[in-house]
Amino acid sequence: MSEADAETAESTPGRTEVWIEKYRPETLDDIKGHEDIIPRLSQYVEQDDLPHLMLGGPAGTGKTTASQAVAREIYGSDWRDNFLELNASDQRGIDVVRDRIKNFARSSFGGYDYRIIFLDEADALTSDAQSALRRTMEQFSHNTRFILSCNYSSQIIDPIQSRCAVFRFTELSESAIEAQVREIAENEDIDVTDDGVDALVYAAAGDMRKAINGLQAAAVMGDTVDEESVFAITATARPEEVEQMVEQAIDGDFTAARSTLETLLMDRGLAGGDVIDQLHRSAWEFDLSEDATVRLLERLGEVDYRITEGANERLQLEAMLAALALENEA
Ligand SMILES: Nc1ncnc2c1ncn2[C@@H]1O[C@H](COP(=O)(O)OP(=O)(O)OP(=O)(O)O)[C@@H](O)[C@H]1O
Repeated sequence: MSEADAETAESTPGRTEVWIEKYRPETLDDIKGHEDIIPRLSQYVEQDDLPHLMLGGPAGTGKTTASQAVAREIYGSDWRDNFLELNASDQRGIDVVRDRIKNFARSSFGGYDYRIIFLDEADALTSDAQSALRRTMEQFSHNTRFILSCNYSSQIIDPIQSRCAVFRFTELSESAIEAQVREIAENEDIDVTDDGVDALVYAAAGDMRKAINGLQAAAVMGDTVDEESVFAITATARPEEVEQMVEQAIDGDFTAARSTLETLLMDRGLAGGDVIDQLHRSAWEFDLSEDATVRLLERLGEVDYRITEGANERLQLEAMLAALALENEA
């Protein structure tokens, strides 16, 4: 369980079970979305011919889930004995990871030709550590299959990539997230309004873990999950509020835009990076001329870069709004 998942478990009084675990699909067929990937994974299982895999893509899209489902389908109820889950960024270092891989690959096999090692966050390894991992993969490839999971596949060295079948998980579609949210709500007997579902899908931005955690957290707040409770719990602003802030700036009313920004940061609890993300996602949906949208995106790019480099978030966002307001006067 990740830290974020554990947090949700703790902050969910009376409901000890974490829904992302309770509703983690057990079979490949139950995984939502990824229609281009799932049949190919199923084929490996059917043909009993699993190569090393590299699963790249954003958080909460099903990389771990798909890997566990492959193991369940290959080993049935023995899957836990034949599937080792490790985190590559284990703070104790790559040597500990390698020792665990070696012990697992050397211990006795319950009648299977190979076991699976799932290595999460493989992109957190330095290239030297990846070279060491590559040698370990070669050493045990006769009886071990590796599944490497990473957010950025470009961070994985070529000699590892070339030994793996590479799959790129994308952000999940709105319909995939909606389907899972509705399924869980029905199972848990939770009343979710249509605008509540839309808000969960919006706040999740393609991340199923976020959607499910949002649903569980909002469900604790009351009998009905609606737009209001979702936006309150997920530190997400309503798209209209973000749009309003940009429009106020573009209309030259810097004071109003600044005050809307203040509301987003203080009342809604958004971080500067969240505001940038939301602006970026919605930029083309605002009622702005193409020229104004292009200028907004240009400024967003700059601010995003500066914030990533450690600049003061609020100052950068205010400067962006000021620049948009000044353009109106020019
Ligand atoms: N495609 C999906 N269909 C149904 N549920 C999903 C899907 N993807 C994720 N989930 C849900 O979200 C939870 C987290 O997903 P998972 O651990 O597979 O993400 P991940 O891609 O491995 O993320 P990370 O990169 O953070 O490790 C799962 O327990 C499951 O409940």
